[in-house]
Amino acid sequence: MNDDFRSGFACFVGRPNAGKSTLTNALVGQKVVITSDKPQTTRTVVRGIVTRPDAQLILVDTPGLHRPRTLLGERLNDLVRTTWSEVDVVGVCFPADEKVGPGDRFLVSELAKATRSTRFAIVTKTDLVAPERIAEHLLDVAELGRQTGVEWAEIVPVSAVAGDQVALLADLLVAQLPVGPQLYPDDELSDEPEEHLAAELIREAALDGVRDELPHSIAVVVEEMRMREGRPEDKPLLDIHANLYVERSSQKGIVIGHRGQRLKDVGRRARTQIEALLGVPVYLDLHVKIAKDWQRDPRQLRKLGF
Ligand SMILES: Nc1nc2c(ncn2[C@@H]2O[C@H](COP(=O)(O)OP(=O)(O)OP(=O)(O)O)[C@@H](O)[C@H]2O)c(=O)[nH]1
Repeated sequence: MNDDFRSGFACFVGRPNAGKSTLTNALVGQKVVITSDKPQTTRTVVRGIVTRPDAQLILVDTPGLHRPRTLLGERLNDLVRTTWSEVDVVGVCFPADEKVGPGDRFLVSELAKATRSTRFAIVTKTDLVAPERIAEHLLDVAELGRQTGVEWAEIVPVSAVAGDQVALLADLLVAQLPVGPQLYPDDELSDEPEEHLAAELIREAALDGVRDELPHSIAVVVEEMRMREGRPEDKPLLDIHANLYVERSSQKGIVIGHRGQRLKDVGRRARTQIEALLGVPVYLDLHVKIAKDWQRDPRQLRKLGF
């Protein structure tokens, strides 16, 4: 055992669509967190784990902090604050292709109040803008730190998609971790139960191409997941039974689509992703159910895992 080995936790925060999930995946080197071009799709705290010869960095991905309108919104904000106080580094993501705005200011002011951990400013998506714009953005971010009283330990521009500076960011994050033992086995990429990962991949597939309020109304619960019995050893099959919840019957129709075609597509895409992640052929049994106004109902929220 190496005496200088470091281990600890970091989490990325930032406005919806800031690129937090994509960055987590780039650091881990494999897709463990769902990404989507719809805001606020990351609900559960999913960890990615980076294991290197000198360190283990555990990445916690939180939902975005926003002004709560529903019970779900309040719970999510509590979750974010708790996470901030437990990690070694909080990385605030500022997408380079959008100006620093009121949403960022709200978040950084909350961060100034809430935490004693080290803060990084991460300027994401640098591949989308010219170098001059990146430079301006870095200055704006530094200024926001001064105004809110948050001292940035590092300000790092990265592109998760182009792979620029991702390795540097990993080094800087690792440098902030305390000396400590490896917390997870080498081959573990995430400690999220496989049921949750599968549910997230199904939700991601279901979100693709839907609009307006529907993305927030979809929740997925994997009811059962187990290897099918009596299969030959070289032909395993994993059975997954999942329910996709929506809030109203009109939404059910949209999700299922004409003659069930849309749901079929969603199932096929989700199955392919789950097979890639778990490395085993999957039979996915997917049903759509209505949980009326689940976002406002404490009992339903608990049942759906919030
Ligand atoms: N060009 C480019 N696009 C990126 C980069 N990082 C993320 N994106 C895109 O930006 C969108 C949002 O990325 P996510 O990683 O889902 O953002 P997020 O902050 O996790 O979003 P929420 O879960 O909604 O909070 C996706 O369409 C990504 O493909 C990047 O480095 N370059």
